[in-house]
Amino acid sequence: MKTYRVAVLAGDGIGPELVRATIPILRLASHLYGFELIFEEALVGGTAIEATGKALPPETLEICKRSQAIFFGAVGGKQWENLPPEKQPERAALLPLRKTFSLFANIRPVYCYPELLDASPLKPEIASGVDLIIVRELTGGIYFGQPKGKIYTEQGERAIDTLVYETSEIERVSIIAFEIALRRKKILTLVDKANVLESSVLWRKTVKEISKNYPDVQLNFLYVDNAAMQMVLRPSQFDVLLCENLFGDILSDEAAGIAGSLGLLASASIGSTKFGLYEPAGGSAPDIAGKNIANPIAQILSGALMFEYSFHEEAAAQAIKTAVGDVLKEGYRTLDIAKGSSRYCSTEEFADKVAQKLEENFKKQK
Ligand SMILES: NC(=O)c1ccc[n+]([C@@H]2O[C@H](COP(=O)([O-])OP(=O)(O)OC[C@H]3O[C@@H](n4cnc5c(N)ncnc54)[C@H](O)[C@@H]3O)[C@@H](O)[C@H]2O)c1
Ligand SMILES: CC(C)[C@H](C(=O)O)[C@@H](O)C(=O)O
Ligand SMILES: [Mg+2]
Repeated sequence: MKTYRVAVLAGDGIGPELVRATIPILRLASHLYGFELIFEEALVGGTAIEATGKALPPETLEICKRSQAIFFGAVGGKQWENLPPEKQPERAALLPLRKTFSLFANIRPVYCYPELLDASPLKPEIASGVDLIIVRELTGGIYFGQPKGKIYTEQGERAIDTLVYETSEIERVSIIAFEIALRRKKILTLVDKANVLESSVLWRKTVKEISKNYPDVQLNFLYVDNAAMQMVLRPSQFDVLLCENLFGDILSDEAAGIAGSLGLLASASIGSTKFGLYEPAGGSAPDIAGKNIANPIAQILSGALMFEYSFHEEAAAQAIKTAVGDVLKEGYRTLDIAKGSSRYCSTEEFADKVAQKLEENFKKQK
């Protein structure tokens, strides 16, 4: 039987409760669709700092290296905000993981479920039909550019971040975005700030060059400020949005808000091999952690993305997506997306419903 090893890094805040609720669904899907998953848990983030003094302990990195994918919860929280920046969970664990494994493309699908139109802050006719993918460059730009840091000058402290992109970094993520667009509505929008930023001028030039290999994909350009506005004005116009690192970070949270909750936004971080890191786009949500109320959909759908991108188990991935949609159709909702007539569910209850539906749908198919 095909076997895949998965490093499970649950992390902080809502990470552990979401991962705990999701693993049985992934296990069940693997049984139903005929493959085996070997999960190996490892410490990461603030939890790892407490236990070992390091946000990304060497043992964790070892476990990741002998796996085919990382299934990640979230890291960070108030307890660790006063540590030196380079020791904090986000900068000492998550960013190094992305960089170490060269996971340069972050794929964030945003879909407004028809059943959830009442959860969107937008009018139903505006949110309806939103089905887009943000492809975010993940290992370059202002997150990683050098020089970076703090120096003391006669005027006081000076903080420096550098926005830098090499042509090759733009090319490789653009190819992934064009390939995704080819399988969809074939509209690719590059989001940039080419009226101000030199790096954006290079993005435009490079993406135009790459587009010559994809004559069937319509290429559009949009300045990021306009893109942020278009996202609330007419979000259904978008198919694939290609963004540099920071723009993609910001626009994806905005897009999740349109769908109704950050708890809906899954993500796949991939590179040029099958290895990937799969995590909700949202964070550790300290405001709701430990209450069994967080929405597990982003975590569950991140599992489906792992099946799709790292294992090429498309049928299992699709079955999970369908099961989530079916549970929503039956009216079940976690608190973040619940409205008057919803059947309110805890994190665990919602995940259990997805597992039941997965099994039920599988039996019906046979
Ligand atoms: N990938 C990651 O590990 C990651 C991503 C983003 C933020 N963070 C970290 O998380 C911490 C908190 O950051 P923040 O509050 O700005 O962002 P956040 O994404 O944790 O939360 C923002 C808002 O969205 C809500 N939310 C997020 N996920 C949800 C879910 N599954 N169900 C229901 N509601 C959900 C939260 O309750 C909160 O109101 C910080 O330390 C931040 O650095 C980590
Ligand atoms: C936690 C943080 C470093 C991270 C990012 O900015 O990439 C998060 O916001 C995300 O969107 O994955
Ligand atoms: Mg973010």
